[in-house]
Amino acid sequence: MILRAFNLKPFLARHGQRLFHASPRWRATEDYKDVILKTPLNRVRNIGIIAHIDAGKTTTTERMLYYSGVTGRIGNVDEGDTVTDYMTQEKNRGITIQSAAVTIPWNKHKINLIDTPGHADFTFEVIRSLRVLDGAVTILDAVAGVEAQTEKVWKQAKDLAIPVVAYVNKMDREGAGFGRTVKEIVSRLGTRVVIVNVPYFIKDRMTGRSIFEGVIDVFDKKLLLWNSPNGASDGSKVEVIDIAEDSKYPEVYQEVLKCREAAVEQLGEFDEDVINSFFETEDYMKVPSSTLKKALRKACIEGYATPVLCGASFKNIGVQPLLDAINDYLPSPLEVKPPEVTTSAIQSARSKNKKQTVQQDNSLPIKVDPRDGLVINNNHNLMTALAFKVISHPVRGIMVFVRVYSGKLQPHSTVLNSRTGEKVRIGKLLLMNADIPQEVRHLSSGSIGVITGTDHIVTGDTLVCHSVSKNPNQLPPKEKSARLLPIKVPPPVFSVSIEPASVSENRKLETCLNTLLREDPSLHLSYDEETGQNILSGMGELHLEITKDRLINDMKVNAEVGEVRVTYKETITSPTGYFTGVSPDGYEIEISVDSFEGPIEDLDLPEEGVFYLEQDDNIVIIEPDGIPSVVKKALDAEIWSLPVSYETIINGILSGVTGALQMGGRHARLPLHWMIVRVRRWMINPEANNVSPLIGITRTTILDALASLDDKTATLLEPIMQVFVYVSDEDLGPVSQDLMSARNAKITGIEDETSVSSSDAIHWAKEQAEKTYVPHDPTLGYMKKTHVSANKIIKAEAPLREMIGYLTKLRSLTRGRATYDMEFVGMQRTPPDRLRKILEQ
Ligand SMILES: Nc1nc2c(ncn2[C@@H]2O[C@H](COP(=O)(O)OP(=O)(O)OP(=O)(O)O)[C@@H](O)[C@H]2O)c(=O)[nH]1
Repeated sequence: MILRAFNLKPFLARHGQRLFHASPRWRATEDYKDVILKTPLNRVRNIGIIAHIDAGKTTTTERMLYYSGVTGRIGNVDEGDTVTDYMTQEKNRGITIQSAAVTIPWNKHKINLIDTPGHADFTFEVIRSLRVLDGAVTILDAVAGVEAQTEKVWKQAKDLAIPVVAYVNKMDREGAGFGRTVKEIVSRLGTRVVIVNVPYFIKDRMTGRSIFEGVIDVFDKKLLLWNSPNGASDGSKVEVIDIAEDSKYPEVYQEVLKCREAAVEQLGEFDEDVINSFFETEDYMKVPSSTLKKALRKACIEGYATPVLCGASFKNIGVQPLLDAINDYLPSPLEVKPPEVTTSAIQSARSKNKKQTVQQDNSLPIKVDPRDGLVINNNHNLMTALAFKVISHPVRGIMVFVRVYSGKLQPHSTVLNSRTGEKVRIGKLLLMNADIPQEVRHLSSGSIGVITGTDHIVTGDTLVCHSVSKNPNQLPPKEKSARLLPIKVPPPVFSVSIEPASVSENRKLETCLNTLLREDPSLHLSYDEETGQNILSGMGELHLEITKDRLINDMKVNAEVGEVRVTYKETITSPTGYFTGVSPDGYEIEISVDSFEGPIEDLDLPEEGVFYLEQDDNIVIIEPDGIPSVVKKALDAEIWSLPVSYETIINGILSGVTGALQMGGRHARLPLHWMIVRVRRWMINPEANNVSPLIGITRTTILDALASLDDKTATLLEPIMQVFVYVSDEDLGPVSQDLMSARNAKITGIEDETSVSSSDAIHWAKEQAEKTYVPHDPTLGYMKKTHVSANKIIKAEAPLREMIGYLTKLRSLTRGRATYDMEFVGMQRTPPDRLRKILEQ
């Protein structure tokens, strides 16, 4: 039966022992440690909570920690004392900025849960968390329904084939609509749904309003009440009432019947057992709960349908069934697809179209078994772990968060960083509960933990080792180069200048900036030669504001930070001819430079020798015919005979290209973007043991080629945003007018909010939403008549620069009634008249 948590209280009484000291309300014991370490992999859930800002992620996580017995008191976001929002900036602002991991024991399962930020500026935090998770809970605000960021994180989860459970929160709020939100989940997120529980309201005798009191469990046919006279205000006690036809809740019985009918119909199309079971009695109420749960688990994991639950976490209602649903419907690490591991020899410059490297045969993906790390079709035991986050802790030093995908990671062992080829000595291994560490004897496959004691790992690195001998040297070359899919960093769109207040402060500023950059790969640092300033770029105004806050208030750096500005890039509009660079010590290179526009996937690129430089979206083509014969011979031979490796040579050329393109374009010395550098021919000194001269001539030859171009062939690229403005009918005219005239926006559509409004909405979703059964929403009836709802969505594309300060303008145009969201869609070449305007300013 549901709601039987792994109860820590008896253990606490027995041991009275505290494992953790950092949080006064932390109450886990040695038995908790047992749950953490000994739970078998099939009962582990690696889960993220993803949602639009303020949907209630942190509030829900707090209740999960409390009901599972991990904490002794419920923290409150609005009072800044939650477990997961432990950074000063999070406490002060009441928002989540960085993802925090907590481990929750529930019903003999171990839930590793990551609370992610909702604000669009911290999307990278969500992306990197999703990469290491096996499932997710999407929280929705029952009043707001599906919001822009919900669609975004949903898409991110689906792109990674992560199964999702939906939780409609804030059912206690005026205007909450469970049925309406479920319809939106179907129509806007494009998924089938199966309702696991529905809200239960009682009528307030005085006001006649419906008060949210509990949920009706559709599969187990129970009514769960939290605020009943027998209940406790902290929500830890739940009154469970059986629902039968003759019980005193006939309306609840009818609701269960309708929802079960819908569930049997939906799941019956997916799983024969459900249909067979139904035909045995032809009674929807008699299909066993276990049959429905089993089918829904499979349907959820395979992405066929989304289980939907509801609650009001702040009122302590509905959280325990959500924990049950995580165990019941989301996969263990054993049930997800084995991680795909590429083994291309040259990984630092990945090609987007996967045709890439010169060593074609070596770039085939391999698959590892998550149980023992056995490389499928090859008898090697491979430990693979992905570093997805790096932080600098004032006491513990550098902490690298990893997810182990196969084999076992041991403390104080040596592993190989397959990006650099370097051996890395590992210190201690920790499991983290928000900011509270716990040292462990190993991290096994499926675990998420922390490595200490090394600064040779960055976000996205793969660590490999022989899982049995624990010696990376025992791995064959292919496994040594194994890399899990790296984490793509979105491009920064805003920047600020940073200068030390005095020369003596320079060093400290540099060290602290390096720390921040290491922690957050979505921050970029460049140097403006003309002004002599450091330029820090990030994902948004809030992102940079928080970084500044950390630098100045936490790290106590005395620095001057400029105004937030939009980040531009430069590019060229016509190609150069071929240029040759020669060095006196036997190196040579022949290069031309061109640019491209549009998705890389659409380009007609050669089959081999294509490298993608991710940071600025540039491409390098090293023509295979241009490989010098001495290198060709070495490549063909069984044993490599040159003093430097092939990877080092290629990486040398690539770093020369990167250096030149980073030095910037004509107009503002900004990094060059969307460039194609073709290397027709090159030569190395076969006896030399370094490639510095090759890097040097590559850089200078590209600069010579660029210098040969006319000023008119250089232009700026500016960030373009997809904008969604939510307005009422009466504000539609002035808002559209302002977008087009004052903001240079291109309106791409105006839609009814009630219709299928997502850009990728499909006919199927519309039809599916129409036929999906949802319960009646009693709370919508008494919505204030004066409330002007935003019933239209204006979709537009606008330059980011014109959207700065838009909220104030929008509010004044609509008397505060409209809202908007925007997300980065890409960079765009600026037309000549706009280029002039931007340069002048
Ligand atoms: N009425 C009501 N308010 C809620 C409920 N859950 C959360 N809230 C409130 O909603 C606000 C946002 O809650 P959070 O838990 O911080 O939301 P979040 O999704 O973690 O927010 P970010 O991490 O900043 O994106 C807070 O003021 C909560 O008290 C609920 O069930 N009912």
